[in-house]
Amino acid sequence: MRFALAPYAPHGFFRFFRFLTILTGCLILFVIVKWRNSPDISSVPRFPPQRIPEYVCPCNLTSNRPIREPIFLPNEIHTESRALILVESIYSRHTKMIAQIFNATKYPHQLETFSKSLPDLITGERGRFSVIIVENYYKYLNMQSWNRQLIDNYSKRYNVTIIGFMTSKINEVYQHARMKGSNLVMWQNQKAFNLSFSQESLVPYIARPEVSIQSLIPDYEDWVLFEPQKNFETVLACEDAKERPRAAIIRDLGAEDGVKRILIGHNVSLWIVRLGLLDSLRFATQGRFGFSLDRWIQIDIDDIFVGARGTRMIEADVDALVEAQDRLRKEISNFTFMLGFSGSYFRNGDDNEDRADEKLIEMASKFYWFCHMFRHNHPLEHNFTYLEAIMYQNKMFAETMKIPVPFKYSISPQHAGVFPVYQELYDAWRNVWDVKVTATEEYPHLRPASDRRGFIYKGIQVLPRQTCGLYTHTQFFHTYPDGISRLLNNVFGGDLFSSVLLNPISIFMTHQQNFAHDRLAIWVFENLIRFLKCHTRLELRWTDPISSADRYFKMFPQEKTPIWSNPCIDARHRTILPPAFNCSNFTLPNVLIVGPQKTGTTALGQFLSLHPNASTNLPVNDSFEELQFFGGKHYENGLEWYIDKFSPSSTVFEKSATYFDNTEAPIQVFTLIPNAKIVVVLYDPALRAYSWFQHIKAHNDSVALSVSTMDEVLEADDGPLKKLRSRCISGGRYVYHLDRWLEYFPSSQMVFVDGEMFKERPPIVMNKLIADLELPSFDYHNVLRFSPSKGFWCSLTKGKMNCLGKGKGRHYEPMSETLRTKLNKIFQPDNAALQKILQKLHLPMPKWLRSSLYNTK
Ligand SMILES: Nc1ncnc2c1ncn2[C@@H]1O[C@H](COP(=O)(O)OS(=O)(=O)O)[C@@H](OP(=O)(O)O)[C@H]1O
Repeated sequence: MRFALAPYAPHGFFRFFRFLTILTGCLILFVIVKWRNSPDISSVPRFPPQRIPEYVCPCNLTSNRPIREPIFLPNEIHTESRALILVESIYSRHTKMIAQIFNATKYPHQLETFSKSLPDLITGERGRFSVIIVENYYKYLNMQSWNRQLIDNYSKRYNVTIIGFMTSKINEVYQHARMKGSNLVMWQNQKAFNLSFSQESLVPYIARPEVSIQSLIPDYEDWVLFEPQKNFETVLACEDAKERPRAAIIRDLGAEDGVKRILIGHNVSLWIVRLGLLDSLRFATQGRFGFSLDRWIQIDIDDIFVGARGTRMIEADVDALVEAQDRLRKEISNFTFMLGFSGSYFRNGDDNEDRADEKLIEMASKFYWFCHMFRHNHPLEHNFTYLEAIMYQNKMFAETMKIPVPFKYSISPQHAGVFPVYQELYDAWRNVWDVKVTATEEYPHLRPASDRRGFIYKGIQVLPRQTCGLYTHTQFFHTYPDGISRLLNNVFGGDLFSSVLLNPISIFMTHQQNFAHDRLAIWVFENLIRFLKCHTRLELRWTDPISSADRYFKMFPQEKTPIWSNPCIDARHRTILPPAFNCSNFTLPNVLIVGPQKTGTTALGQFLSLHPNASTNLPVNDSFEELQFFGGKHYENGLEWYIDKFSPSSTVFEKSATYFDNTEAPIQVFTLIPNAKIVVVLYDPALRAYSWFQHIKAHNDSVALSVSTMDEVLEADDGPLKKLRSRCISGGRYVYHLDRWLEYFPSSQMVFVDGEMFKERPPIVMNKLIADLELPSFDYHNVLRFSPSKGFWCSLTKGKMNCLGKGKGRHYEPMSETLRTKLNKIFQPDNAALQKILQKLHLPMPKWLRSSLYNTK
């Protein structure tokens, strides 16, 4: 009776034949072909699954005491949400580990090496950093006194906590010492026993205070331990080898010198330190760095029918899978495995394995299923029509087998076509399954895993996938690649533990082989959860991928737009490139004239293209002849749209004056062309604002036309005029925008052009520019001439003057003295900051900058 209800008959040709009569014509053919082709093989012998011990929490967790919550007062925050990370070297292992934590959590940060000059800590009245991390606290203790004072005063004024790491120095002769300028006593090269987060401390949030860990594995003698003190709060308590009470993480309440600190006596290689750091960051930033305790976990079994005979699940494995799901539901609310299927491989194993496939179909409604291609095809090998056909084939399989596919979610075999994007895959997904969500490990790159991000392309939300340490062919504990201890480390505090800790949403990929033989996946996830539940207060949850994607992009809206990189420089991406993309024949610019607008960029671009070794893009009809790719509407057209516009030359440049003040442009440019030279024209911002005002008037902007002078715009304090005021001014706040470019590009790649000098004597400026761009010399005196009728310099080709159109070099009333004074005043702070930057970079100061600063004083 049981089988009478099933959509197939598992044994016996008669039953099978009876069942076939109710299948669609297409499926009849498919099943018959399959049945006839499968050789009459007996089953591959199996051994019972090998077991390894489960994790036992060293504490009974039934108490679940409520935690002491600090009260955060958001109105007391006068700093930006950004961490300053001061490191000894950007290349050190410890720096990389800290950076990985910040990258994975996406907490905004700025990494700086200890040097004579600190980065600016303040803009205007606002602090630029909400927490300061000192990677090597000894460096802070011994830093030059004026820098130390700068940091300490900043910390006191803005209530910013310093989090410092102290590690043991191997060759140090002393074992214990009093900390410089404090009563705190620290002990080096210690072993830490009976570690537990303090119940009294306000810092632990994710960390579960009632658990005491006898000793950590590996148990090195490299802790710095602190003697508990008055005015200091123990965050992570422990004992030393002589059973004396010590603190491994301690909070300095600031009673000694007014500076609040959290000192950590080990580097972040230990999971307990990572846990302590996360909670310290949350505490120090008044909750701004930190997610809730919720962690959403999705486990996909990517290819439920795909696998060679002998490696696949048998019936007992299917039972074990269902039982594991029931157990996991007790720990992860609503948990359900997600099964990805390619119908073509159904019943493709030995007899036992075929029965397991049948059982999975019988139990189909216990799981959620998601679609692949019918034959696990790599999308890049097929065009849209074929992709559509094989997706339909799989859809028919699902319908016939009554497989529940409730969510508009799909995964591409080997992630091919998801990133780098293959548009035909996205189109076929939408047409056949109306797919709304997928996931990949490849964006922006497979490694480091901590940098994985999501994006939205053609309306499909792509979530990052996390690594769980199981490979497609991992079936046995004893053959785990590089040994079982690697797997144990991964689960008990290693990468897998960190993935859940650092990512609010984790989507893990497994394969059916991981649930066969030793059923490693079941052990891995159950023990991960035991460990997480033991040491953290995280609430584990499951939700469907559509809700996860909505949640993800609400949390990280900045990731919605994909950031294109050059796929040809990533070895993995090269192997999964859309067929039209030819790595041996494409051109990207190596120079970008980024603006600002109305500073002479069009003339600069035109003059640069006179150089025989320089070429620029093909013209585009819209967007004022500029490509306006980065940060603009064309960006979503993808990389192919952009590279199509260039042809090879030793210097290929593009000029779009909209890039300079666009918030997205710097990271997008850097990701695609990190070695490009960035040309910025520095023109008097007062004149620039005036020119821009004339420009939009000439384009019949109704708000600009509603006033008789620009002075009225500057006086506006609400409504559309106020908006216009800020549009006039914002482009001229050079340092504000430059800061973003300098975050990505070293100053050696930035080329500054004096806009005033360019307007007056372009041949001299051009000769210098081509030298800066390392182009062969080319005397611009021979190709540029001043046109008295135009009132500007023009190019001279074959004896013919070629001036820019009437939109560049307009004729309008010169700026009044009162307007000039007002604008100078507005730009004074920005101009002063620009002067500082130019001095710091040892660059000459433009005449206009000197006089604007002088006149306003
Ligand atoms: N040789 C030459 N020919 C024409 N115009 C010149 C030249 N050199 C500098 N300028 C100044 O360039 C101003 C226009 O700047 P942009 O080209 O950057 O404008 S845009 O942002 O691309 O629209 C333009 O601004 P307006 O004078 O307000 O029209 C000019 O002052």
